[in-house]
This record gives sequence, C-alpha cells and structure tokens, in this order.
Amino acid sequence: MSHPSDIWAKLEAHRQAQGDLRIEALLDETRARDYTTSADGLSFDWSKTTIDAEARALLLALAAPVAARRAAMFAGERINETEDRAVLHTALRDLDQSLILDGQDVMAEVRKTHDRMARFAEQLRDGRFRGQGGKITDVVNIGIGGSDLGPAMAVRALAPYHDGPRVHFVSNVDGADIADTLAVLDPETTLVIVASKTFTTIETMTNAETARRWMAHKVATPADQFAALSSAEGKTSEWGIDATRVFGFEDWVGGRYSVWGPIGLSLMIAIGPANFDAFLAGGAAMDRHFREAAPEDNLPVLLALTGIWHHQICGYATRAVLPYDNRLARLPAYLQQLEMESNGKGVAMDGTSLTRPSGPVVWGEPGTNGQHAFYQLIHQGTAIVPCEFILAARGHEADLAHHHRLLVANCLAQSEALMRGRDLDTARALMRAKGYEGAALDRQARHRVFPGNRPSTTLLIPELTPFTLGQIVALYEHRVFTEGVILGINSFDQWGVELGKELALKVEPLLEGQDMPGHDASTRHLAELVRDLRN
Ligand SMILES: O=P(O)(O)OC[C@H]1O[C@H](O)[C@H](O)[C@@H](O)[C@@H]1O
Repeated sequence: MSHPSDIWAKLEAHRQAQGDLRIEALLDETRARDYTTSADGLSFDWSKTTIDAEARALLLALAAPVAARRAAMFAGERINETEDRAVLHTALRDLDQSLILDGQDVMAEVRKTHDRMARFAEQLRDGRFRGQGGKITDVVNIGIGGSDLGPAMAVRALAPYHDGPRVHFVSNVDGADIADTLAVLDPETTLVIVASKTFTTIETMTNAETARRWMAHKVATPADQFAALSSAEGKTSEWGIDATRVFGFEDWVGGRYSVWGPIGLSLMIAIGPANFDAFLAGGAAMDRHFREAAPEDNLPVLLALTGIWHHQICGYATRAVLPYDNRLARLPAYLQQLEMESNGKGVAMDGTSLTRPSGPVVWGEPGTNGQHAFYQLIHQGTAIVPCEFILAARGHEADLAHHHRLLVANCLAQSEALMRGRDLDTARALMRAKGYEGAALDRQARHRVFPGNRPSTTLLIPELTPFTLGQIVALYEHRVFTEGVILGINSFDQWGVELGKELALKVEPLLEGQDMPGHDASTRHLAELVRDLRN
C-alpha cells in the first residue's frame, strides 16, 4: 500500500493533468449508473463531478485507514484523544447491543433512560402528566448548539408526524428569542426542558432562569413543570429539577451527536416514542451499512471522498447543501455545527499543524427558494461551489402532487444546468433572436453565458420519514468521521469555541463602565460607543 503522502501527491498531479476536463465528457449511461451508489433505499449520485476512474481509485486508497479507526470507535476506544473520551453516540440508536466499557456493560443504563424518556413522553402526550392548568399544550426546549440544532432540525423535518404538544426552541442569549417564544404561551400548560450536556452554558442557564421567573408569575411550583437533559446530573438537582424528570447521558456522547438520546426528548414528545424509535432505527441501519459495506459501496466514505476531492484537491472553498425539501430548512445549520465544529481544526491529532486544508465552509438553504437568491453566484460567479442536492422522490402532500413534481423538476434541472452551462454561441443566437446585433449583441450575449462544468451530487431518498431522516443524519455523522480520519483530525473536540466564551465574561464589566485591564483599544472603544448609545 502506498504511503498516504504519495497518494495525496498523485491525486494533486492527476487533478493538474485533468486540466479543464468537462464533466460532460466523462458522463455516459455507464457512468450515470456506476457513480450512483445505493444502500437501504438511499441513492447517492456523484456522477456530475470530475472524479474519473483514476481519481476514484486514488481517493479510495486514501480511505484505507478508516476501517481500523471505525472499529476502534464502535469498540469504545478513547478516540477523542484530547478529551480522553470514547465516542459512542451510535450506542444510543442500537439499544439491543451489548457494549462493555471499562469492564461495565453500559447498555443497561442507556436502555433504562430511553424507556424513562418514552414513559414521560407518553404521560405528557396523553395528559397523565399535567401542568397547573391541565394538559400540557406546549413544550419549550432551552438549549444551544448540539442541545438545540438536532432536535430543532428534526422536529421541523418531521412535521407530518406531529401528534403531541407543540414544541418550541429557544437558544439565543438575545432576550428577543425567549421573549418572542414565551409571549404566546401559557405558563400553566407549558413544560420547559433545559437541555445542556454540561449544565453550565451561559446562554442556556440565563434563558432557563428567565423561563423559571416567567413560570413563577402564574405557577405555584414552577420546578414541577421543568425537565432537564444533561450529563451533569448533580447540577440539575442543585438547580431544583426533580430527578424523576432528569434524563442523563454519558460523556461519550458529544453535544453535536446527541440528538439520539435524551437531547432528543422534545422530538420524542412531538412525534411519539414509536416514531422516535424509527428515527433511531434509520441511524442504526446507516451504522450497519457504514461498518459492513466495502469502501467503494460505502455511502459515508463516498460522501467524504467527494468532499475531499472538491475541497482539498480542487481547492473549492465552500460546499452548498441544498435540500429540495422545505422541512429540511434547518439541516444546513445542523450540518454547519456537525461538520465545521468537528473538522474545522488547524492541528492534527498529534498536535502538529495540518499540512492540508481542514474541512470546508458548509452553507445552504432549501430549494427552490435559493434559486431566486444566491444561485446566481453558483451559476455565474467566479467561485466554484460544489452543490449537494437532497431530494425526496415522494412528498407528503398527496393532494399537492403537482407541487412536488415541480420541486423535483427544479432540483434535477439545477444540477443539469450547473454541469452543462450555456456557451457564447448559444447565448449569441438567443440575443440575435431578440433583435440585438453588432457590439450590443456581443455584450448582451456575454452576460447570458453560463460556464457550466460546476460539480454537484444528489442524495435521493424515497420520502422524508423518521427512518430516512435517521439515515441522513447518521450518514453525515460518518462522513465527518471519515473525513476526519483521512485528514488526521480529532473530529470530536471543539476547543475553538472556548476563547470567545472566556473573553465574553471579561467584556461584560466593560459595558457597565468598569475599567477592565487587558482589552485592546478597538474593543474598549466599541464598548464605550455602546454605553454612549444606551444612555
Ligand atoms: O449542551 P451544552 O453543554 O450546553 O453545550 C452546548 C454547545 O456549546 C458548546 O460551546 C459547544 O460549542 C457545542 O458543541 C455544544 O453543543
């Protein structure tokens, strides 16, 4: 087997040798089939890229170290080396397995917590658990980052399955967030969930205090209408939440990987335990596929390799995630945390500087909305943005099938347009037909040229259900893991979020006019301007 640095060098040389290879020159019926990889009903089409047979073989060689690291992860080895932790969020979605960690079978506790969550969710949904004013009508999940984005994304995605109380999310420390949310709620029929792995996050604890004061105006014992999701169970009881409504998890579940366990309680309340279990089953199916499929048939591996080709080899700085499914509107934000907090690092696992770029900027919005906004840049701008389309073959609105047909047509048309573009001759012919000639014809035509050859992939699912959503989320988790292994990154820590938090504590007194030492001139000046404007 070649040394990884030889493979990287060969990939870079191969990309150079490709020159301005057109994707269309590669594409035929065979490629369309061979570069569409399917598993458990999901299909990933990566044929509209410049990955040719040689690039494919080299990329697959790059993935050689993944198998051993994957086995280590599933076996509970402490692969999160900078925090000395195992990485076992996968245990939360495969409840029947036995898993021995430090000599202990940890699954008994995981199953117990899952069953307690299910009982609590059912009691809430059928009205056995009541607020001071009767049956709970609204649930507010207060959390941020991994304690917000997962359930917020999934609750929105699975709206057709909602048959429980309404669920709301408050994350921002900006008082506007909680004020707007609580303004329309009745404290007597609201349950507040405080979701925080550490139970110290300042945004969450500030919002939780505000919610408790709001509740106390009308409810005699507000703590009775609070629940907590955390791995710091001591802190939850100090805060006054009864242990019967505290759902704990272990430190081997990372924040951005935590929607599968207690952090998913709001989702379970919205869609019910059976649908929540289908979501877990989708994740577990993807785990099995990731562990068992050969690299060339392995969806997470292929998504990772496509990403590496575009970012590290071709040098495209960003990647757009474009779900043609309005209910996946929060998926790009969810993936921003999952991908950028996991692989946005500057050093390798061993502490040496990375010699290659870390993960790309990930961004996106649902289609077709984006088409009428930023797609201009994607089609004609100078930056090439690989696009990742996500599409369901069936919509939920049976009586609106024509909407869905238009949605699908737009998605397929976009990837075709990005690849094919429109050349100058065609643009000139169009403008000539409109009556232009001479210099004006030339000028007008040039604005209507599309360079084309812009890469995209399409992930096709049958329908957005709890099961397929579980597959998609686990697919992206393992993609991030695979990229991390290939780049030598620890995908499970997030030291880069700490400095700003520390400084925020030191900036706050400045805003109250205290002369805090150590701040730079710009920061002191901004604080002074804020103070002046406030007065
Ligand atoms: O769940 P918590 O402990 O409140 O943490 C919430 C979030 O904040 C941190 O700063 C991290 O950046 C995230 O990874 C985490 O999900």
